[in-house]
Amino acid sequence: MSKTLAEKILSEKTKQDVKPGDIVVSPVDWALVQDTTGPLTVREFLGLGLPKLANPSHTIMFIDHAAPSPQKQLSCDHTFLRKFAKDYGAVLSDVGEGVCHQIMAEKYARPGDVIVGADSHTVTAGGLGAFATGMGSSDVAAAFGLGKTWFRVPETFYIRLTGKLQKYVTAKDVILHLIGSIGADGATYQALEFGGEGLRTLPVSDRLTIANMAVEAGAKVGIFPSDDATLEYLNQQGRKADHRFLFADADAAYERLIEIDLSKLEPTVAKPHTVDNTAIIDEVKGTKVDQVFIGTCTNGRLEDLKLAADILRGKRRNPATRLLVAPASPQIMLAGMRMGYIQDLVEAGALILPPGCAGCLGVHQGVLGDGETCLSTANRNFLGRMGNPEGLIFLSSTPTAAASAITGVITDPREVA
Ligand SMILES: CC(C)[C@H](C(=O)O)[C@@H](O)C(=O)O
Ligand code: SF4
Repeated sequence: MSKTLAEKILSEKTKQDVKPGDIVVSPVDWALVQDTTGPLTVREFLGLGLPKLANPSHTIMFIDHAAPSPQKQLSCDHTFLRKFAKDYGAVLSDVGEGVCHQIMAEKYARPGDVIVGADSHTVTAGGLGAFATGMGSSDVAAAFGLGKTWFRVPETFYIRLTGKLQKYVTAKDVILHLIGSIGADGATYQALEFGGEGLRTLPVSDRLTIANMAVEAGAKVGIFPSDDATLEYLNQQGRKADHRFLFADADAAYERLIEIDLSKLEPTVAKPHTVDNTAIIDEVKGTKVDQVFIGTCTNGRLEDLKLAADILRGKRRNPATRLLVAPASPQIMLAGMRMGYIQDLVEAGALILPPGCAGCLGVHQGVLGDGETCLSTANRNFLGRMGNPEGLIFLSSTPTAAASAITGVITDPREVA
């Protein structure tokens, strides 16, 4: 039977001819936790009474959400995770070593892998052609011990991409446009699969951004084919041997299909307090911004540092607007330094934060004051997301964020660049 990418991966892993709706048990190639969900996962695993991890070298503990720790309880959570990793031989990615989903892309995820993580944005690895999904701590604990988990095979919602993005319109605008079109529940439990001739214009960094936010439309996974762009990325990461080409069958059956002409998209923004509350830039430009935050597993990559540096080079941020920049990994930070992007940003008045989640989920490093507005390149803007329910969060692309840091109001990047 012709298969979509999700069906192809699960059929291969389970050695069955799966179809949507089937309940299958699949081996897990990678299982990960981060520091806010890891302690519960570890306690659940220990409660299973299993003597060891099923696959220690493929079990990864990330300390990235509160990194470095801002307070005692979180520090004790970190010591608890470090001890478990040491005792059970799991891989530890510690403070300053980067955001979990970025490190999964740089070091571990391969096309065709099945990846589960106690973090909803585990879906990001779908940008490399993996079936990657977030799960609760208990399910991940079971995967820790058994090396497998169950899935209901999802129906596939196919997004055919055509055309080419205009300058300063980015992958973030694509996914915000899609979520705004179908709603935060528009792809609930489905596999969002991306294809079409427009795919050729999207490097892996763009695909990671789009896959990262598939969960913001309720999707179980967000999957891209594995093609020459994937090979190029894995080659850059020194992982050419991890590559394999992976495409859906041409006549695969989809539950739903929509087409997006990339050339027609405008810079898009999500307004408070939901990700699907989107608007094109003309509807919100001029909104005062107290803080701009560039970073996260959504838009904290080298391409983001370049986009921001190209717009801010030789300019200064508005004195009334704080500019926070958090590279998503040390590799990105070092490359940004070598390319001069970090210097450009610091000279423009940016505060560079350590590789990690930074202020994304309101634990530290940029909590908003009452009545303040933040323009963020992250993936969520829920009420209180950045630590203060009296703060407002708009989501945008990196070019929109960088342009807005200069003017102090939400700004169309095409007007300042
Ligand atoms: C804290 C964690 C449970 C959460 C997630 O799973 O997505 C966080 O990473 C987020 O981005 O909201
Ligand atoms: S950067 Fe933000 S969205 Fe990504 S894993 Fe960290 S908290 Fe979650």
